[in-house]
Amino acid sequence: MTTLKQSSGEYLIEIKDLRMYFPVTRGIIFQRRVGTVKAVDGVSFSIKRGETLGLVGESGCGKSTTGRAILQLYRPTSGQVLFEGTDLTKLKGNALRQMRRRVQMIFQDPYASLNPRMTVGDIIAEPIRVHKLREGRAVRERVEELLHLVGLNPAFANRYPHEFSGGQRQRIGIARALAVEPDFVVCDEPVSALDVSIQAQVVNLLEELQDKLGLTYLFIAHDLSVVNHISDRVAVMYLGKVVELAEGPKLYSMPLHPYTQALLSAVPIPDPKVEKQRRRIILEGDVPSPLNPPPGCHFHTRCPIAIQKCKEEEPPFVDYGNGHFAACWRARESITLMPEVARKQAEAVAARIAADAGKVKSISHEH
Ligand SMILES: Nc1ncnc2c1ncn2[C@@H]1O[C@H](COP(=O)(O)OP(=O)(O)OP(=O)(O)O)[C@@H](O)[C@H]1O
Repeated sequence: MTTLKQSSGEYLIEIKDLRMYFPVTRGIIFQRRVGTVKAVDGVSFSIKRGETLGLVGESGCGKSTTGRAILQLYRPTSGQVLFEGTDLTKLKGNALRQMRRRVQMIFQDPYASLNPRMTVGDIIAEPIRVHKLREGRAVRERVEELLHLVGLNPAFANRYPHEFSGGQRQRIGIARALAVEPDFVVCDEPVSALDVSIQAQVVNLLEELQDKLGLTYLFIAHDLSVVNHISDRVAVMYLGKVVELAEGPKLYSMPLHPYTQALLSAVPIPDPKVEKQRRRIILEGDVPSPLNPPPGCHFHTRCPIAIQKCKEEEPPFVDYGNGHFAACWRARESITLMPEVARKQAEAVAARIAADAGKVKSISHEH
């Protein structure tokens, strides 16, 4: 295994030029390959131990596929996924199984991911037994401990998933993911399917668990408002590529990529006065198909400030200072070209985040 070690050790996870292509075939008996969906097309980022990286972008831009390819639920087409310096893409058999215990996923739809015919206790106990982490009575004790950890009554172990609310089911999904004592968790839109009133509780729970257990998260969401609480840094994805990455407050106060500016202009502000004045940057057209992405910068077909170069050459992903990366030919002037309404919105969101940062969060239990 030591031969696979290739990292400096500063990061728990390092993703290098990750690509996940899906073949598109036609025909029933003789399947012809008619194209390739480039769901993830050259993504690179690193996550420090104990850090949360938010990953945002519109539906279909490749966020879930990135998460799955990191966990080796999909075997990437190319690129490296270094976990403590070991390239997961090179692991097979028992070595891969052992590594999989340390990297887990929490899914968007907790109901679809919980077996309706198993009791909650058995659902949580299953991975403990599979990985032989406890035996006999100790399994039951561990299940009760996990239920308590996620704010559920341990007596619920004998009930079935349908007997719980959406928020409680997501807590069960979290308990199952944590049952194997992972270091890294991909949270794939964990609150998108929940009522707004419950979303904050689940996000707070994830934050508290991170502090208690020293977890590292990749937190996937489709808008910036969900990730702003939980993320240390945020990566913005568009059509299979990361187009901007920075510390949360920096990304919100000084978005360099016009796509981030547009996403930011859509973040709701819980202040009726500001909200009334809010104007969104409306992006023309839909996200182009990853089957046939535009040449040059993938975003140029919808970009309000695109120039000829953007149509011809792909912009490199460059550090514009202190780890604020962007892939945009006009990144240096984009902030001055940013529409006035979007600038005001960015300022309002940044102020809101600064105010939120001072608040003490508390976990509420759902007994
Ligand atoms: N197994 C697959 N086979 C073929 N294409 C796929 C497969 N999985 C995903 N895709 C395609 O890859 C692209 C990225 O999908 P992905 O689910 O990763 O996006 P996403 O950003 O997570 O979107 P959402 O928020 O809707 O889940 C989409 O065009 C999708 O249709």
